[in-house]
Amino acid sequence: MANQGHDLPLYDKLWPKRIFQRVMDTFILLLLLLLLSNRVFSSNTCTFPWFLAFICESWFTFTWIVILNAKWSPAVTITHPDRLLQRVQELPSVDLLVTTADPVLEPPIITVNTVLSLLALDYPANMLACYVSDDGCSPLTFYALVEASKFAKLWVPFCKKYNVQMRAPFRYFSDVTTNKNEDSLDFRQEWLQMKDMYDNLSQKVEKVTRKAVPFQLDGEYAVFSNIEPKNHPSIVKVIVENKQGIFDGLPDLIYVSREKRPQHHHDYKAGAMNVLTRVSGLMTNAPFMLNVDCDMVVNNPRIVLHALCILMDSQRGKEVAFVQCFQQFYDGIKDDPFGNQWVVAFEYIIRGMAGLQGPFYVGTNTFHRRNAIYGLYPDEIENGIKGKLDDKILIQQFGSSKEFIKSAAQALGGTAYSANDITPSNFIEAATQVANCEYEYDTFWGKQLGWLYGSISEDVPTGLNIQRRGWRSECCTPDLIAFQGCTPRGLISTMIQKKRWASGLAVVFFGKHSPLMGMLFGKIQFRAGLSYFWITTWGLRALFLVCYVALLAHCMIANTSIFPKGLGLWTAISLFVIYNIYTLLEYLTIGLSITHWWNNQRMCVMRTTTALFVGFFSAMLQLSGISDTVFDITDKKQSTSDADGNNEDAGRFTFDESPVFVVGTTILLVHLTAMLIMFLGSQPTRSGNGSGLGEFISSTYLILCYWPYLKGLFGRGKYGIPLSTICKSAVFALVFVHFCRSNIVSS
Ligand SMILES: O=c1ccn([C@@H]2O[C@H](COP(=O)(O)OP(=O)(O)O[C@H]3O[C@H](CO)[C@@H](O)[C@H](O)[C@H]3O)[C@@H](O)[C@H]2O)c(=O)[nH]1
Ligand SMILES: [Mn+2]
Repeated sequence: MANQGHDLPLYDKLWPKRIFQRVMDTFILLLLLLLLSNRVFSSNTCTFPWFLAFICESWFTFTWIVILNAKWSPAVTITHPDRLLQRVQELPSVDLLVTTADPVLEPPIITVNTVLSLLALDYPANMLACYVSDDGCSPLTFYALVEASKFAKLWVPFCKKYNVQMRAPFRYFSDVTTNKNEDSLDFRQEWLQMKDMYDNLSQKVEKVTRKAVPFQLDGEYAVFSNIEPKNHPSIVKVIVENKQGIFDGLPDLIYVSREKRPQHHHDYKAGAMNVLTRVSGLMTNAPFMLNVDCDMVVNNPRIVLHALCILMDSQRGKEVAFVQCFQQFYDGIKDDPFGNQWVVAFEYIIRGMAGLQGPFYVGTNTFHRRNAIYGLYPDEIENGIKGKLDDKILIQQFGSSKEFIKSAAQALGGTAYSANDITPSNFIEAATQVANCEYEYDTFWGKQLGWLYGSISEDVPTGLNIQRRGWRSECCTPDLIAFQGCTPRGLISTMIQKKRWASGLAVVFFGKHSPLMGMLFGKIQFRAGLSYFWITTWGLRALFLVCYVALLAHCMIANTSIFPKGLGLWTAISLFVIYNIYTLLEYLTIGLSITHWWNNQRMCVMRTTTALFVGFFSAMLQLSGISDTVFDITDKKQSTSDADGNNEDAGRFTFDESPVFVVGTTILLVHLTAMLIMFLGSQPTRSGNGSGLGEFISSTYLILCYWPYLKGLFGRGKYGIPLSTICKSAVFALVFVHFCRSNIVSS
């Protein structure tokens, strides 16, 4: 059903490319090593700047080794859903888990579309159940889902009848070409009717969203009255129930808002996922769970079948804990100005990891094996779970709900395959209990089981924790893109997101769920563990790059050099040129443009030296117990009124007063000053090792990368860097310049 390998015909054709890749990767590595050895054997080794440069460059070399290790054994898994359908008499049930958290940043209509696309999947409806976790505890979201379920009764049959590909209505109806080729009168009529109904639905949802008190909170909605989003009891509501188990009816739809109390840490998305896991375990207990964020609509209606080809493959399926689909986006801005589309990362790094122990878990678009989430080891599927099903042990690990323990035992024992006889509404009381704050006290949830707590990038440690037990994971990339979601559309939201990732990942890197620990004490294989460094060092990387950038400016201001003369300098320059040409080729070979490449290059520099740097520091504060980090939710609004990145200025850079921009502006001002000092010739005179071509090229490159900031210095309104930010940065820059110069005088 699924073949994976490096020996597939598709990949065979690519061998010239792969040889070229290896030669270039190695060549760049050799240049890096040459540069380092040049440092070691140079006469200047004793100075502090040289030493610092040596440390930073050693780090860059290490990062390069990590990247090349991750890229070198790519694998593609090809899936054949038709073979699955032939072989498997009864398909397993699949629980669909969706998280949403904020009705303002994540408008309910977006969640509604994701849910509709899930309800309309090409899969027996009685084998699916969709659970929506609402951390905003918003009656709007609930209302929107109730209305959507009414619309779904016609929408789902319509999609299946005409084999519609895009089953999220807002995407379907925004594509004007859809109804042109199809001339059947029936279709046209139904199409118009559907469009009317959808417009009606979205207007209704829009209308209540705009009102302060949207509607009378009585009847079904009474539970939402007099509550605060962060202080309320658990709410579990079954919106749709496919009681008769009708094959082509609607899947079950369940709304869950877990209990929140101000004194109780709710662990953000990880907490929400654990509640969804338990509630779904009670109600339908499907052996597989699909997890998507509220904006990730299904683009390939057969995706469940594709993923099951891998998970149920008779040869290797039993080793696979989760199947990761790529994260792709709709309405992505042309040429990816903010570096948010990750095409290259998925194509080279994640596909590369697929040939090792498997891709890391990216948090969404993932099919999980329920029992792997429950802490099972892969060999226990074959050999059974000795003694683990004892009630006492289960209660200790999974909490005290008797019903849940029963369902967990079934899931762990592999007997949860048929969900035909299950009625979700019989379990509302039990579900409410397992969604309570106290339920997890003194259990293994979030520590060893389920989604792990402690980092605001919960996905990576959760995946590592699974692979640590010896599981593999695989990518599922059918020709038709699996899911599509939204990615930040402006600089401000981009920086907020990247800051969160960097701080979450730094916490993982230094914590007990780091890849290194997984390699030493778990079953993470060496190369797989090394490739995990690519993602987990995101925060740390900033520290080295900022050091290096500061060092370069220092050299120009103080008229000293970190680049060796002669051969050493040329090594550095060739490294710079070859690296850039090579990465450009990587972009071109997968069909991306030169502008896309350049946008990503400069964004990488800007993001690493600013958002990741700030993220790294907030992680350090968290680790030292000084302050906690917060999960800032990404803005998913697509309208023209949002804070940044609205349609008419898609791709333009906007700024605000965030510390991220203070760091960026400081770096720019320091380098501009350094250039000025160099040009004016007001550097202190030095015999011998003064700053030169190396520093000049690097600084010019940096200023080019920072060009949007330079424009921001003179921009107006939201396109300009706020005056207060400029002032703060100017002070920091002056202090730095003064420090560099006074250092000279005293030395
Ligand atoms: O308290 C919270 C906070 C967030 N979420 C949900 O978590 C998801 C991801 O949040 P988003 O703001 O979209 O973050 P992104 O940075 O876009 O998400 C990426 O990074 C996250 C880790 O930082 C992963 O959890 C996501 O799956 C991954 O897509 C969304 O569905 C949210 O509704 C909650 O349910 N509860
Ligand atoms: Mn997101």
